[in-house]
Formats: sequence, C-alpha cells, structure tokens
Amino acid sequence: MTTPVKNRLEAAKGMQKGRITKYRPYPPIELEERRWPSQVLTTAPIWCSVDLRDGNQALPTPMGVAEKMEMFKLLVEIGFKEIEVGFPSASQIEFDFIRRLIEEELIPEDVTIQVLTQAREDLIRRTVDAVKGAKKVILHLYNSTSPQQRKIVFGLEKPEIIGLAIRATRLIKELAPTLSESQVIFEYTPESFALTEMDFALEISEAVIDVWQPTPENKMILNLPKTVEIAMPNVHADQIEWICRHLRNREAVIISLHTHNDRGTGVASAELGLLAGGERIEGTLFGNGERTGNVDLVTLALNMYMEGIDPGLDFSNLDRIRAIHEKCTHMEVPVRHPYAGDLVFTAFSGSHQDAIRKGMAAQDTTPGALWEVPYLPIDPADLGRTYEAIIRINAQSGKGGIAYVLEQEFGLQLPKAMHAEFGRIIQSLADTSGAELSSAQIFQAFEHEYFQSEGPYQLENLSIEQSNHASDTVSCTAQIRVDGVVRKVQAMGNNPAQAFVGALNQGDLANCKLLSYQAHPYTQGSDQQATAYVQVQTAAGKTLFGAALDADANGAAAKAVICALNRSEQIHQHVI
Ligand SMILES: CC(=O)SCCNC(=O)CCNC(=O)[C@H](O)C(C)(C)COP(=O)(O)OP(=O)(O)OC[C@H]1O[C@@H](n2cnc3c(N)ncnc32)[C@H](O)[C@@H]1OP(=O)(O)O
Ligand SMILES: CC(C)C(=O)C(=O)O
Repeated sequence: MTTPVKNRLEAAKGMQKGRITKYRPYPPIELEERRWPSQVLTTAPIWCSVDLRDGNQALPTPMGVAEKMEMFKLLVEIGFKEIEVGFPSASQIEFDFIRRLIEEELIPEDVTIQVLTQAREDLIRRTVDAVKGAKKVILHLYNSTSPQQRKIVFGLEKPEIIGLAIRATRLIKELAPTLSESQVIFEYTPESFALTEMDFALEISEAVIDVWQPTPENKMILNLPKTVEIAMPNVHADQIEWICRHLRNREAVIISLHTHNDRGTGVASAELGLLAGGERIEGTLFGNGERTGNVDLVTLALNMYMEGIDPGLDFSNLDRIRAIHEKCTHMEVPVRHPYAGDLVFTAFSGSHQDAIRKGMAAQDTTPGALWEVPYLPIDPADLGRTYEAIIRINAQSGKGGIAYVLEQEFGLQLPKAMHAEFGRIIQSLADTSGAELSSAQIFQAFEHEYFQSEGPYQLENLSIEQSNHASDTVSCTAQIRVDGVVRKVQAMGNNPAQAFVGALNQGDLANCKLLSYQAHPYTQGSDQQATAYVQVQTAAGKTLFGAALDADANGAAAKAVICALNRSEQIHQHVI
C-alpha cells in the first residue's frame, strides 16, 4: 500500500456524525412530467450476459479457458443470444478462448459474441484480430465520461474526451470491413454514465453516433451504465428517460442498461431503467461482478416471470446452473440469494409453515393454473427445486409444518386434531436441542412416541370380522395382557377401533371412550401396511392420541388404542 493511501486510511476514524459533509446527495435530474412511473413492463429485454468479461474481471482468480468454455456453454443453454465473451486485449487466455470459440465453431448460429475494448489503438486492433471469422460480433468500445474520471484518470477536458471516443470509433469503423465474414454491430459505452452530467453524456454519445451513422435497419447499441451505483433507482430511471427523450436519431439506437449493485439496488435500477426506455440489459448470473457485482440476471428474469412475462431465459434447473457457476467462478451463492439460495424456499416459522401447507394442499395442479401459495411467490418446481426443503423445523416452527414434513416425507397423514399434541413434543425437542431438527429426527420422535410406545397394555391376539347381523358393524375378539395377566374380551362396534374399545370396556380393562378414529394405507418400499390414529378419553378424563402401524387396518386400529392407553399411563406433562 502506498504511503499516502496508508496515511489516509489510518486517519479515517469511523463515520462522520451530525452534519455530513463528506458525501453529498445526487442532484435530481430535471425531467418534466417523467413518464416512466406510469409505464408497465410487458416484454423481456434483449439479454446480454457479461459473465465472461465483467464477471470474470472481478474474480480473484479469473476463469481459465476450460472454465470459460463451460460457462459459455451454460449461458447458451440458458438461452442468451448475446454474450460478452471477453476483453481480448487483456490477456492471452482471453484472446485464446475467443479464438477457440471461433475456430472450433462453438458459437451457435443465433448467438452473437461481444468483445470489449478501451479507446486505445493497439487494444482496438488486437480486439478486431481476436474476432476474425466470427459470424456475428458486437465490438464494444468504452471510455469513461464522468467529471471525476476526466479529471483524475485521464487529466483531459470534455472536448479531448470526445476526441478520444471519436478517434476510436473511426478506427473501429475503418477496421470493421476487415472482418469480412462477420456481421459487425457497434456498441459504445460512456462508462460511468450515471455519474456524468446528462448534457455531456448526450453530447459524447451523439458525437460517436454521428461517426458510426447507424440506421433503424442497422442499429448500434448505446450502453448507459450505472458503473458505480451512487443514487436511488428512480434517479437512474430519470437519467435513462432524459437521454431517450433528447437523443437525436433515437430510432437508430438500442438503449442498453448495465447496472451495478453498490447500494444493493442493481436490480431495481435495471427494472426502473427498463420502464424508462432501456431495451437491453447487460448483467451476470447471480450478480457476479466488480465490487458488489453486476445486476443479477437470474433475479431480473425471474422477477419478470413471476409477473407473467416470459423472460426467454430458462432457469428450470437452477441448482445445476448455480453449481456450474460456483465451480467456474469459485464464488458461492448466499443462502438467501433470490430464487437460488438454499433457504429461499424454506419456512421455519410456524405461521408461514401453516399457510404454505394449506396453500400447497389447495393449489390447483392443472398445468398453467394460477399459482396461489402464501409465502411462496413462485413455484419452486418451476426452477427444478424440490418441495421437500420448503418446511424445516426448529423451535420457531409450528404444528402445521411438522405435520407437513411427516406427510410429505413419510406419508403419515395425521388427523388435524393430533397436530397440536405431536407439535408440542417436537417443540420441546427443538427447545432442548436449540438447533434445527431433520425430518428423520421428527419421524424418529413420532415412532418413539407412538409406534414404539410401551406400557401395561399388550395385544396378544386379535380377530376382527364383519358382523353377520349388520353390514356396518364389526365384531372383535381379542386377548389382552394387562400387567402380565391375559384376558379375553369381545364386543361389536361400527369400526375396528370402536369394537376394540368396546371389548376393553366390557372386560373392564380400560373404561375409555373413543373420540375419533382414522386410518390410511401406508407403503414402505414394496411393503403395504396400514396406519391408524385414535383419540381416546381415559377413565381419568385424559384426552390423548394413539397411533400404530400394522399389516392391516384392523390390527393398526387396535394397536393405536393400546398405544393411547399406554401413553396415558406414562407421565407426559408436555403432552397431556
Ligand atoms: C467499468 C469496467 O469494467 S471497464 C473494463 C475494465 N476491465 C479491465 O480493465 C480488464 C482488462 N484490463 C486490462 O487487462 C488492462 O487494464 C489493459 C490491457 C486494458 C490495459 O493495460 P495497461 O495499459 O497495461 O494498464 P492500465 O489499465 O493501467 O492503463 C491505464 C491507461 O489507460 C487509460 N484508459 C483507461 N481506460 C481507458 C479507455 N476506456 N480508453 C482509453 N484509455 C483508457 C488510462 O487513462 C491510463 O492512461 P495513462 O497510462 O496515460 O495514465
Ligand atoms: C465497460 C462498461 C460497460 C462497464 O463494465 C461498466 O460501466 O460497468
């Protein structure tokens, strides 16, 4: 670190307080009756991925040729038709990669590659050399135009900066015909546009346009970047609308946006910029790029999709896209990153889980039916993400979410009234562990509490048959062991559970009341079984559930009653 920089950093002592003089607000753009606030997006813009250039130049270890190749293929698969493949004059890797793309004919017919160059003769010539043989190419020229950069970086006045841009454009225009096999499109970026005075940004852009002479049939691209994000998204929209309103020959120019994310509003700036007249967007997957990154094209495209606009980009397998991105860039997508983060389709809290569970159950599954699940603005399945991870359990979770996990992952359909009882058991487990509980842990807790419950009651033998007298009645004969003594009991009932409870009561073994009974088939691998749930009121007035698994519904019903009785004998302060 140089001494002046070091001294300055050492002198800096935290944030200024009170009247802030170190920074100033961005002056508002004078724009009468701005129109963008009442515009509505109805179509997707032209997308241009700059992952292989702006994204790549920001990586601690830039991608090698193999990684760039893998990323290029991914971008093509997703559906990008314009891809900035590099900065050919920057390094041999950049140059070689572009040559391989062209020489090995790896660029699909409908994809246009784009290359970036500074306004310097040697770099422009090298850039043109790099793309010889490409069928369609965007030659992208940039120079910074902001007062700060004019003064600090170039030490040049406005006319000299315009001269720099004009000379470079002339050179590109002169060299373009040497790309005889290529359709050449020209792009000019007044870099740091958002920090440039609007009248100067207009002046230099028009000077470049005058040299290139685009037509409505043969447009050039004017890219207006928010190179560094210094103001709110509405200011950016004003800037874009201002330029669109004032630009001569507007119909011969495609207005492109290129927002960065320094204030965390790169996506918002791009969205408002589109309302204001932007027609094309440059950005990267998951917002990789300089400092806080470029605008995230995944978010931008899926935001549109969520509002019913086909983005023309396919993120149906977002996990795979993310994995390739992470492999090539060595960057991680944070767990809360929109659409792609590990946790973005997961609810831990009780009320969210409850609403999601109900929403999922009520969701119309007809293809194309309106998506209406609370707390899930988009169907995770559209992005190839599974439902399994939607509800995860910790101490903030509720009974609905717990029941959802048991049903979705283990096929157990607990009666609604039972959710609260088992919910309390899990709540207490989560409180004790202080951590998230896996679905396997929840299932184990259920098995332990119900299927494996032990106590004084044991079923030795059971026979339940349809009654000869009435079709809706069953007759139950059972042998029960209570505290080591075996008793044979018998009774009739409307269902197996009721007949079994009747038999126990007649034998004076329980004196309980059956409040509810429910059963469903239960499949484990190739094994077909049945699960039953009963709610019982004991002689002592306790109300509680029992559940059991058995080869058939009759056995499951009787065992569920036994389970409830055994549980009533245990001390379950948190349950009963
Ligand atoms: C906002 C953006 O993302 S812009 C894209 C930025 N990307 C990159 O820079 C990645 C690739 N860059 C590189 O590999 C190198 O910087 C190169 C090959 C382009 C140039 O390398 P070098 O000439 O060795 O060094 P360097 O970048 O420091 O050059 C700075 C010089 O270029 C000038 N310069 C900077 N940008 C431009 C421009 N767009 N047009 C013309 N000149 C420029 C500076 O004023 C400075 O001039 P000076 O030497 O007279 O002071
Ligand atoms: C070169 C330009 C487009 C750029 O990367 C920026 O302004 O951020």
